Order: sequence, then structure tokens, then C-alpha cells
Amino acid sequence: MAVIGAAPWRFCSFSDSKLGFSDSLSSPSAKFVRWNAVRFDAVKARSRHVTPIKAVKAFVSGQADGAGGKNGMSTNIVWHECSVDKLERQRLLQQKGCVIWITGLSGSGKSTLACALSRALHFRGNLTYVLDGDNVRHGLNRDLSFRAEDRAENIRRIGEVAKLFSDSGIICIASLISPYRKDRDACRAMLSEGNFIEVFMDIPLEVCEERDPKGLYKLARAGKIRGFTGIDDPYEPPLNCEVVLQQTGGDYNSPSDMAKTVISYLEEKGYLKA
Ligand SMILES: Nc1ncnc2c1ncn2[C@@H]1O[C@H](COP(=O)(O)OS(=O)(=O)O)[C@@H](OP(=O)(O)O)[C@H]1O
Ligand SMILES: Nc1ncnc2c1ncn2[C@@H]1O[C@H](COP(=O)(O)OP(=O)(O)O)[C@@H](O)[C@H]1O
Repeated sequence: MAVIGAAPWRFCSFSDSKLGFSDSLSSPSAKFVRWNAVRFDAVKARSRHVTPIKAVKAFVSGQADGAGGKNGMSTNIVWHECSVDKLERQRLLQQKGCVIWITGLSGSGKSTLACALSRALHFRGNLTYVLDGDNVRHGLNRDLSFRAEDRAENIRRIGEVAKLFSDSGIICIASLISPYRKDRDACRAMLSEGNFIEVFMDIPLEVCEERDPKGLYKLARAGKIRGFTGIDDPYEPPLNCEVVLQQTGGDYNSPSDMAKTVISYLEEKGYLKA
């Protein structure tokens, strides 16, 4: 215990567990060490103009100061808090940063909706940024294939980038097939409650295949593309998402009407004001 007074945060080893503590720190004395570390972070935070409650949150999420900080394969990393925070950025932009995650089959209209939404929000004076699966695979994710593990990594990386955009106060629109529920749910879990808005393009496979703007379904049916979503690879529809968009015929389902539906949701939930 004597060492606690010296510099307790140095003795906290982080693990990948939800709370960020290793099993060896679960005894009563270890809990004391942990709590003191939180207090020390709060004291140190005050001197850096970071609110103590943020320091506690940072500690609990494994982002606190301290040698031994570990995140995946990155060791000895130290979270640096900046005095300009999300709330201030949101006030500047007069909106709330969030992630609108558009999921659905190839050809379901994800990219079209993403752009229509971005255009309509831009017109209203809201700052947005679109992360399109196809586009991100041209750069950041060019090393990833369409195997399940690579799709998961594609979605994880885009989720992390979207989280940064959201933290910047921007309304980030991510449009990806993201066929696996657990991968989408993992992105949802990265963000705070309510900041992940999942939009499901509930368009039947036959309609998507009929559209086939890139001729990919034809190639997949001919066996020239293997593991194509909806043909010989799975798509798991959301069970409980925020918005479902369907094609029931008529003008009502135009991309701009779909964008209006999403904007109504954002308005109702207060995202379009600071
Ligand atoms: N095997 C296979 N399955 C599905 N889609 C394929 C495949 N191979 C290439 N493409 C093209 O890649 C686009 C989907 O990329 P995503 O990053 O959105 O996919 S995923 O979320 O990782 O599943 C997708 O774009 P969209 O049509 O806009 O959905 C296709 O153009
Ligand atoms: N709401 C809609 N109604 C009718 N056609 C649409 C709609 N949205 C998109 N499309 C058309 O469907 C095709 C696929 O759209 P796209 O946005 O590229 O889908 P995805 O990004 O899901 O692959 C395109 O030819 C597009 O013009």
C-alpha cells in the first residue's frame, strides 16, 4: 500500500476487459489501488483543465494515464485529453455529432441515400461526411478482401473512423453492406448511447438484382465472383434498428424522400441543434 502514495497510477495494468482492469486487480486491496488511481487521475486532470469526471470515465474505459496502458497490441500508450471537447465543437457547428450507419444489400440504394442525405443536410447548414464502403476500400481498406474476417475488419476500421468524425461534431454517414449483425453491433458499442443510428435499406434481393448497376450480381450468378452477399454469402438484417426504409412503389420512396425520413428522425432526436 505504501507505494500507492508514490504514484499509484503506475501500478495499474490495463487489460482488454470491459472495465480495463486485469484479473489480478480484482481483490479488495487491488480495488483500493484502482480507486486511488482514479482519484490521482482526477487530480492530475484538474491541473490540465480536464474535468475530474472525465478522468474517471477515461480511466474506466482504459484511456487513463499510466505506464502499462494497453490497447490491443499497443502497449505503454497514454491517452492525451485536449481542452477543446466535443461539446464545444458541437456548439460551434450547432449540431450533434453522430453516426448514421446505412446497411443493406449491394444495389439497395445505400450510396444514393448517403449522398442524398449529405446534400439535404448540407443545404440546411449541417456538416456531414460520407464514408462509403466502396470508396474506403480504395484507400484505407485496400488490403481487405470480402472474407468474413476481412469484412469484420473493414467494418471495425470504418466504425473507428466514424467515431472520430462523430467526436469532431460532424454527422458521419457510413454506407456499407456490413452483412453481419455482430460487426454492426460492435460499432454501435463503440459510441455512446443514441449516437449510432442504424438505417436498414430493406430492399428485396430480387429488386437489387434487377437493378444491378455494376453488373456484379450477373457475375456472381455466373460464378465469376465468389462469396457475393445475398448470392453465396449471408446478409443478416438488423433486428432492432432506428430506421427501416422500404420500397413500396411510387414517388414516396425516392432517395430524397428516404433522406427526409432520416432527417425527420434526426430532428425529432435533437441532432440538428447543439
Ligand atoms: N463479394 C462481394 N460481396 C459484396 N460486395 C462486393 C463483393 N465484391 C465486390 N463487392 C463490391 O464491394 C462493395 C461492398 O463493400 P463494403 O465495404 O460495403 O462491404 S462489406 O461491408 O465489407 O461487406 C459493393 O458495393 P455496393 O454495391 O455499393 O454495396 C460491391 O460493389
Ligand atoms: N430509392 C430508390 N429508388 C429507385 N432506385 C434507386 C433508389 N436508390 C438507388 N436507386 C438505384 O439503385 C441502384 C443502386 O443504388 P446504390 O446507391 O449504388 O446502391 P448500393 O450503394 O446499396 O449498392 C442505382 O442504379 C440507383 O440509381
